[in-house]
This record gives sequence, structure tokens and C-alpha cells, in this order.
Amino acid sequence: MILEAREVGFTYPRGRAVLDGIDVGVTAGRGVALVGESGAGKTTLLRILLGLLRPTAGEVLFDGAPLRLGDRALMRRFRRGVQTVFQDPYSSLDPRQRVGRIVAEPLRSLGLDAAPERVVDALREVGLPEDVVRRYPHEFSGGQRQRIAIARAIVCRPRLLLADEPVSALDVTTRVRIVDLLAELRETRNLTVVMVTHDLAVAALLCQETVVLSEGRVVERGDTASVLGSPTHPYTRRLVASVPRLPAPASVPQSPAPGRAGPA
Ligand SMILES: Nc1ncnc2c1ncn2[C@@H]1O[C@H](COP(=O)(O)OP(=O)(O)OP(=O)(O)O)[C@@H](O)[C@H]1O
Repeated sequence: MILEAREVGFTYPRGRAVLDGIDVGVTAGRGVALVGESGAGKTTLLRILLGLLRPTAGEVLFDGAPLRLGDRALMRRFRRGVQTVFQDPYSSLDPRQRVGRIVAEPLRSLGLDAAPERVVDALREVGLPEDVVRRYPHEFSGGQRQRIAIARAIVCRPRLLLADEPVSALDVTTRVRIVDLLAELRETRNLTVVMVTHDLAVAALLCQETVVLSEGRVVERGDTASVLGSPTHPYTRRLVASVPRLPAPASVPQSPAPGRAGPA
């Protein structure tokens, strides 16, 4: 298992418990979607899995060993293997830095070779041309900014990408293109995707497993297809029921394979 939350609990200072007894494991090639209503604790769990918050109960294991946030060598290995993409591509990129520097940041902070070719390679993989390295984030659309954020996340070749609603700030067309891109990277880069999402279509495309949280506890989990096909928890049922019904399959053209779309 690459990453595991074992019996994790969390309470914000002076708050009530927002997570209680959470067990979630991520194995290579088996992405996990974290779904649940607002306030269920999804973002808090993701931040704990990212090592940005220390659980107040239980532990996080990375490659089977406890993630000790004070262990610099371990955390360096962790950062190399586990990267993140945030929801808002407007606030997640430093407006004062050129794209080349932004994308190279993980390489620099991890003390890895930050050769320009590596940055250009990462940009190319997300569908952006080489010359964007000299430009600033404000010169790009929301979808392009999210591509830049994804390039930054993959530049050090991580195994795991943890993403918090990575497409929910984008318009529908752009959303589809970014999801296609993530699906493509999952194949070409052997990237396992763990994401917080409200969008079941996105969960179904990118994650084999779905974990449903409610009030800080796991209330339902399993293969995404079976959780979405026969949901048992009322929240999951509501979520599934709220997805617009598609026309009968015979009248629907085959959807293209992931990864065909051009840059958003
Ligand atoms: N910094 C904080 N201090 C105190 N309480 C917090 C803090 N951040 C979140 N909370 C509380 O913790 C609970 C879980 O929040 P969290 O953001 O993890 O939920 P979520 O499932 O991601 O919700 P959403 O889908 O709305 O983002 C909520 O009740 C929230 O108010």
C-alpha cells in the first residue's frame, strides 16, 4: 500500500471531532474518490494524507511505515512520491513567478535536477507549449492554469496525486478536458489519483474505489461501479439520484477514449 490512514481521528483546536476512526488505503493503480456532503471531513482527511495536518488519533502510513512529519529524509521521499493539485487554479499559482519557475518548484525544493528540459517535458505532457515558461499565471485561462498546476505536480514523477476538487472551479467543457488529461496521465505516468470530488462522473472515470464520508466517518465504500450502481447510504443515493439520466445507450455516440482533447 502506498498510503494508508489507519484509525485516523481529527479534532481542530477548540472544535469537535471532524474525523473518527477512518481507515482508507491507497494501492498503486487503484485510485480512490472521497465523496460526501459539505462538512463531512473530506478536505481534512486529504490534508492529513498529504502530511499537512497531523491526525489527533491514529496514524498515516507511507509505504507501510508511519509518516513522521519531523523526519526530513522520509518527508523528502514522501514529497517526491506524493504530489497535490488544489481546487482553485487562480490562488494556487504564485502570480509573481513565471510558469517555468512555478513548475520547477518541486524539483528545487526536493534538491532534484531542475533542468529546463524536465519542466518543458512536464508542460508538454499537460498539452502546453514550451514558450509558456516565460509567461505569468494571469496570462492563462482557468483550464490552462490547472494544467500548469498539474505540470508542477507531475514534474518530479510522483506515484500518487492527491487532488481536492481539481475540476470543480472550471466550466463544464474545460472540466471534461482536464479529467481527460488526468485519465491520460494515469496511464502514461502510472499515476494513482486520490481525489475529493462531488462529481460522480469524475469519480467513475478516475478512481476504481469510492469512499463515502458522512459526519467524519466512512459510511460506504467499495468499487466505484458498485457504490454508484447500488448505493446503500442515503447520501450516496441522493448523489446518484441527482445525476442527470443519460439517453438510452443506442442513441448515444461512443464517447472518445480519455486523453484526446486539446488544451482547454
Ligand atoms: N481550520 C478549521 N478550524 C476549525 N474547524 C474547521 C477547520 N477547517 C474545517 N473545519 C470544520 O471541519 C469540518 C470538516 O471540514 P472539511 O473541510 O474537511 O469538510 P469537507 O467534507 O471537505 O467539506 P466541503 O465539501 O464543504 O469542502 C467542518 O465542520 C468544518 O467546519
